[in-house]
Order: sequence, then C-alpha cells, then structure tokens
Amino acid sequence: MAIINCRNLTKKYTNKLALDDVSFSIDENRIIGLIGRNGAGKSTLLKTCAGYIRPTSGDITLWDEPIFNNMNVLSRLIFINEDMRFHHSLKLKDIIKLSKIYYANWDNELATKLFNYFNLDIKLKYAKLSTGMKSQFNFIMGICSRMSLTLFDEPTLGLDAAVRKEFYNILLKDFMDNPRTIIISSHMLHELENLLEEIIIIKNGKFLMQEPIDVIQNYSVSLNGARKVIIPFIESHKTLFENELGDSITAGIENNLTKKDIYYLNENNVEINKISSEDTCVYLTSNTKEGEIYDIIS
Ligand SMILES: Nc1ncnc2c1ncn2[C@@H]1O[C@H](COP(=O)(O)OP(=O)(O)OP(=O)(O)O)[C@@H](O)[C@H]1O
Repeated sequence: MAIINCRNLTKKYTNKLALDDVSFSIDENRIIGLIGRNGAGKSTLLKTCAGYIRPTSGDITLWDEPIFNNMNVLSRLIFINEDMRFHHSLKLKDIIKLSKIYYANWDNELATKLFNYFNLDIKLKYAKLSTGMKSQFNFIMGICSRMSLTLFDEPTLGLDAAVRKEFYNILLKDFMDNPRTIIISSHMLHELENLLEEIIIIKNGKFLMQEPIDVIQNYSVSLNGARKVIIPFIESHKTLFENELGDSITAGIENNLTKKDIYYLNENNVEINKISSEDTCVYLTSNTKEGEIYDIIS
C-alpha cells in the first residue's frame, strides 16, 4: 500500500523553483534514501511531506489523506532535521518527558540505553549541545518515537564515521523489529546503502528516478580501452562520463551489455569494471562534465 503520494509537486521560493513537477509514491514499511546534490530540493521535499511547507502547486497525500491541518496524519509522522527547535530552557530530560506524552509508541527503555551508550547527559540543555550532540539526540528521537512515517533530513550532520555507522546499525535493527516507513536524505549513499531498499534521486528540483537499491548498484559499468572499440558503445548507450587519454578512453555507460558485447570487449582488451552506486549517483546528478574542474583550476 502506498502511504505517500506526490503528484506534480512544485515549490517556488520567490525566484527559486526548488521542486519542479515531482511525482512519486512510496509504499509502507520500507527504508528509502533520498539522494541529490546540494540544493537539489531534498529538504524542501521532506518538509512538504511532513506538512511543514505547502507546495506552490500539485498534490500530496499521506495514507490517502491531505496533510495540512490534519492531526490524524500529522500525529503519525516525525520529521528530524538540524533545525529542531526546542525552547532554550528545555533540558534533554524535559524533552524526553514530553516525548513520552506526545509519541504514543515512544520506547523509553531504548532511549535510556542509547543516551547512556552515547554518553549524552540528559541534564544538559538542548540549546547548549554541540552540533554532533544535537544530531545524536535528534537521531535517538527519530528512532525511539517509532512513528509510522519517520523523515530524517541529513541526520548524521557533525557525527564522526564510527557514530554514523553505529546509528545506521541501530536504525536497521530497530526497523527490523518494528517495521515502519523511513525516508533518509543524504549525500553519503555508500554509508546508507546496506540499509536501503529503494532510492529516489532528485536533480535540480526534478524527479530523476526511483529504483530498488540493487538496480542502482548494477546500473553502470566503466569501459577502459582503445578509442575505436569504445566509441560505438558510447554512441549506442546512455553515457555517464568519458575521459580520453591519447588513443584510449575510459567511459561510464549504462550497464545493459549483452553477452556478445562482453565477449567482444574482452577480445579487444577492454577492461570492464562495475561503478559503485555512490559514483553512479554522482554522475547521474552532475551538472558539470567529468574533468571540468581541472579546466577551472589549471
Ligand atoms: N526558504 C527558502 N527561501 C528561498 N530559497 C530557498 C529556501 N529554502 C530552500 N531554498 C532554495 O531551494 C533550493 C533547494 O533547497 P533545499 O534545501 O531543498 O535543497 P537540499 O537538496 O536539501 O540541499 P542541501 O543538500 O544543500 O541541504 C536551493 O536552491 C535553496 O537555495
């Protein structure tokens, strides 16, 4: 069952078109990655899904109901981002006390274990936490609230690699025990991909694709070899990048090579390598050509 349905969503901020005719739907009980470059529109899309901002045009429904001014829907979701605002006088323990009341499924035992594990002193005021500590606290809120729809916008900001890994492991374990729909926006797909079932890629405010993670993991390959052998493949396949060096070329192309193609490439000494899902996303969302930066800095 689809729990989020977006149809032709557009969001214009004064002169900036942040979302441009975005349509997609998301089925329940899965973890989805929302991937896009800086400024692609990820936060705007999540804020729209959370009912924080209204689209300029288009429709969005959660559980087939409109979001705005609809407590039935809003009480089933949590939106976690770096701008979580709590009154400056509130200590973490006060926020936890309120969370127990507000979030019907709040798991206080898990919250206590996680605060201890991450050495977060609940007597501290939220306003006094460092960026990383705020991210830890917010992440724990997102996990322990166990809302049917949990939206994380760049949840690991300021966290070191070890903590990010631990959080994602905790999230996966908790998701397996308590399935729900979780959307996580991030630039760092490689850290997330073991967790994700599906990813949505947006580029310059436009929906680019929504695919199971294994499709993205096998989406593209790089070919490295003689120019005259590779050029026909560049001409006949969707090409993500190409670099020429003398008589040889390295090109990233969509991975729909036939057995005959692979045999031919092997016979002609072309090296074929898989491109990681992270790199595939970087190439798919790039606004510049591979190597262009070297023209600028040379
Ligand atoms: N309140 C606002 N007023 C004007 N423009 C905005 C506002 N919020 C976002 N934008 C613009 O809309 C575009 C999309 O921004 P958004 O924050 O949604 O992107 P993002 O993918 O989350 O970026 P990042 O990964 O850098 O956080 C950007 O060009 C941004 O400058």
